[in-house]
Amino acid sequence: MGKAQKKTGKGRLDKYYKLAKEQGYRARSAFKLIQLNKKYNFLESARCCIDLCAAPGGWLQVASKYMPTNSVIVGVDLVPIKPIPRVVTFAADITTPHCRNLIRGELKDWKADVVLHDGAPNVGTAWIQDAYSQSELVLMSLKLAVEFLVKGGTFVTKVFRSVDYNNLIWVFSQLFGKVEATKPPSSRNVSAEIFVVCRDFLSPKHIDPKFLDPKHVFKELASSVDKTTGNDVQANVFHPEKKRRQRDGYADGDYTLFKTTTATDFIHGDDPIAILGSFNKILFTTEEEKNWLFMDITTLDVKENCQDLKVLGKGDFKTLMKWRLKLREELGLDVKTKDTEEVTETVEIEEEVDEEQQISEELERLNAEASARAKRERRKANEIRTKTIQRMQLQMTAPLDIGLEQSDAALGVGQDDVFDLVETEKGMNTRNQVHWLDDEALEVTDSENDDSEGAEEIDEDVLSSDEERDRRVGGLEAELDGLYDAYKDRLRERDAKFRAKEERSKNKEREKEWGGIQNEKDSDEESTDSEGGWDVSQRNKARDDDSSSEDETSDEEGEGGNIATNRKRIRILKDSTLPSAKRQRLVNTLEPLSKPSSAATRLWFSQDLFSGLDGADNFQEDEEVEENMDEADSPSEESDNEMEEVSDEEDGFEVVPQNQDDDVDMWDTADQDQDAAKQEKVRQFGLNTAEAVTLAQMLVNRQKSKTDLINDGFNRYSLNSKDGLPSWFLDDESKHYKANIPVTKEAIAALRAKQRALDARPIKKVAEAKARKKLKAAQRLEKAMKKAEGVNETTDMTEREKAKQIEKLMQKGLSGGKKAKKEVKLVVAKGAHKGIKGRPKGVKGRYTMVDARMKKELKAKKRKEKQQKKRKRA
Ligand SMILES: C[S@@+](CC[C@H](N)C(=O)[O-])C[C@H]1O[C@@H](n2cnc3c(N)ncnc32)[C@H](O)[C@@H]1O
Repeated sequence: MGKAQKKTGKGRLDKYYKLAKEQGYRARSAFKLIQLNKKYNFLESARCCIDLCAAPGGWLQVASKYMPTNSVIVGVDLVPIKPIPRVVTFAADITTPHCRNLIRGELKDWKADVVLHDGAPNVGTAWIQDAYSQSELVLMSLKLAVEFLVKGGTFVTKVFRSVDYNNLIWVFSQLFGKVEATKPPSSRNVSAEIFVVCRDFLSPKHIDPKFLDPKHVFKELASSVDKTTGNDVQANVFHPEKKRRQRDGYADGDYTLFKTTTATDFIHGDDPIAILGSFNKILFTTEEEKNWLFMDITTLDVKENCQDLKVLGKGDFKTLMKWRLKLREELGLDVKTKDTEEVTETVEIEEEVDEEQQISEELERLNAEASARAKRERRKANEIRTKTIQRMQLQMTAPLDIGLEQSDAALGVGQDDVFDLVETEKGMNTRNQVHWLDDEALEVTDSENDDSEGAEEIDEDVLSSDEERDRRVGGLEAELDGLYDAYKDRLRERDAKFRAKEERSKNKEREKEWGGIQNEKDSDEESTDSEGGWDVSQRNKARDDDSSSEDETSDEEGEGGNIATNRKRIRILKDSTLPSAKRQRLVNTLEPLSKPSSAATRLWFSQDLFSGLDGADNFQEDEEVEENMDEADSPSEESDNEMEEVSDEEDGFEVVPQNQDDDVDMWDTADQDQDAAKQEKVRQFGLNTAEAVTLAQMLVNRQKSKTDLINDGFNRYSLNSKDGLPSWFLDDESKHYKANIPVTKEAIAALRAKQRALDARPIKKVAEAKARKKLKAAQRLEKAMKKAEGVNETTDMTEREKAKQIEKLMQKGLSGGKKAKKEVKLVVAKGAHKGIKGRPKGVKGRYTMVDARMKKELKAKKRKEKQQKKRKRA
């Protein structure tokens, strides 16, 4: 129990150490007895107590505190104990008859109610008495206990979990009615000590001397422990599954859980694996070991691994073993691995290497197998998913079927034929019944239909590799789109912000889309095209009615509902009886109509109310066509020719060359509406982006002109075609693919100032409450003034009385009848104030005693209440 060790040891100055110091106990171990007594209550009723191995006297202090006054307390230890009131102490070895005689002399014919023993052999110091091990010391203390204990008395002893533990417990249970082992909270977890409380001493007339003879008590187990084999298995870190629980307890004299070893032992030792398994840390203490730390082979990993062996995995142990091997080679302890075959002396090392190699080879093999299996499964799953999606596109599978194993035994027969994509595509194409979801795939089919050569080509059994690739790419894109939609659905479910954002963008779309009934007719048509099911059947019905246009319409349908929108416009023009030259000029004017309509718009125009408006629509369309024709008459001959050129080639309509003069046509009324709405917003809330403020400031300071702004509007981001691009791509682009407008410091400062002003404004509720308070105060004041006037007018009061009365009334009116709160002084219950009863010194007036704990608890309570409220609100 060296003093230096106690103060410098890691973690020794814990809360019990501090508490012991604070409460005046000589040792932190005092709390162990306090906690044991709290559990078993043996001190309060005891009149006589013997404490064996009592220095420095912590337990004696506790005994003196908890035992009744006038009780006898005797303490013995090898070292003298400083005097403690009401306690008699001796310096003696408890294993000697001298000690026994001293106690006998002190107690006379009294018997002890409690015998305590907290002894531990003074390991590591130069005590002659080290000969006895802990277990033997316990047995010696038991010997004294049985001699001095009264019947029914209590014996409390410290024991260490060791091979002798069970034997000791057995002996205790022979002599006591109740034997319980417990570890009080103040006993450190890293310590293997445990306390055994033996109650209800049986006080047998004759005690077999063998019970108290170490040779007999500890005899049996000594031979039964085969330490080498047991440790080998336990410590083999490379076969952790073979680990056994260590039921034999701790080795004698080794009562700590945290064990360290030196790097030299690890490098030079014969059994490095056992070292890795049984120690916590490898230390580099000597000069030589420190030099190893600077070697190249001692990587950061190796150093880290040496710090805590208990947290390492197989790989880390392997790293350490490899490092050991290399270091041994460097030190000349081993011959390089390649030479091992020739050197007979290094058989042992060779085996080690073999074992490591085997482990690494095995690991590699397993890894390779696992990754190959995972790859196979991934590929298989991808194929199945692609197939299913394609089947869905062919309307052969319901969405619910996705994920169902198509190689189901029940479907096995003939399944390949039924779901053969190539065959199906061929068949479908010839019948013009395919409703592709994918635009690209559609174009492939289109060209095949239009081209007679293509028709011959598809008679071939196998599609060419290009087509196959296209089809695959199409399938994958559809799959990607599907996954993206699913991801958006999930996001929608989870994230309220996302829903709000989406709703906003939908509203914007609706605003944009709304371009009058004529537009809607087109979009209506478009939606019909893009949908199957009910919409298609409705169209078919309409088609049946109008037999004259049947062929043309079916042609259109055959070419797919999802054909690019501008191409549909062309078809609409084709249907009309306009001369081709003039027809082409409509392309510009019809451009805005290519916007897809929203589900809400479609739903609105699917109402019965609009069902009879076909004619009106046509009429309106015709009217617009005529208007456009008139407009189109005016442009120059050159542009006419250009248009004609374009009209010859259907696909050419996708890109419409535009003259600068055409800019006027680009203005859309919907855009104008939007601009007006934006301007209204700006008027209401001001500019709220740094870019907008920067531009505004530049315009005001004449650093930019209107023309500059217009010119800036034409950039790589402005005129982008979005046709045929998947929605996930467009969504992503809308976030990042935009012009980077510079912002100035001034603009940001202005916005911040605006935000600060907004923040400084009280919220509505607070403002209302403040106003209410003000109003009530004014009302009170008015009332008080009226009363004061009344007082002033009374005649049966002197002027002095009146003044006093009025002053009272006015004060009441101002304060609202509330008495001013008296100030309460808070006195912290610590230091001199701790445990004080009555008024603390130097405190006048009202006061409250508070202690840091109460403050903490109150704070915690408030915090909890707040959290609960929040949760409820959520
Ligand atoms: C952990 S300390 C006891 C602390 C004590 N319970 C307290 O609260 O202050 C263990 C003590 O056992 C004592 N000891 C060890 N072997 C002894 C022996 N053979 N006879 C008497 N005391 C012994 C040591 O001198 C040491 O002071």
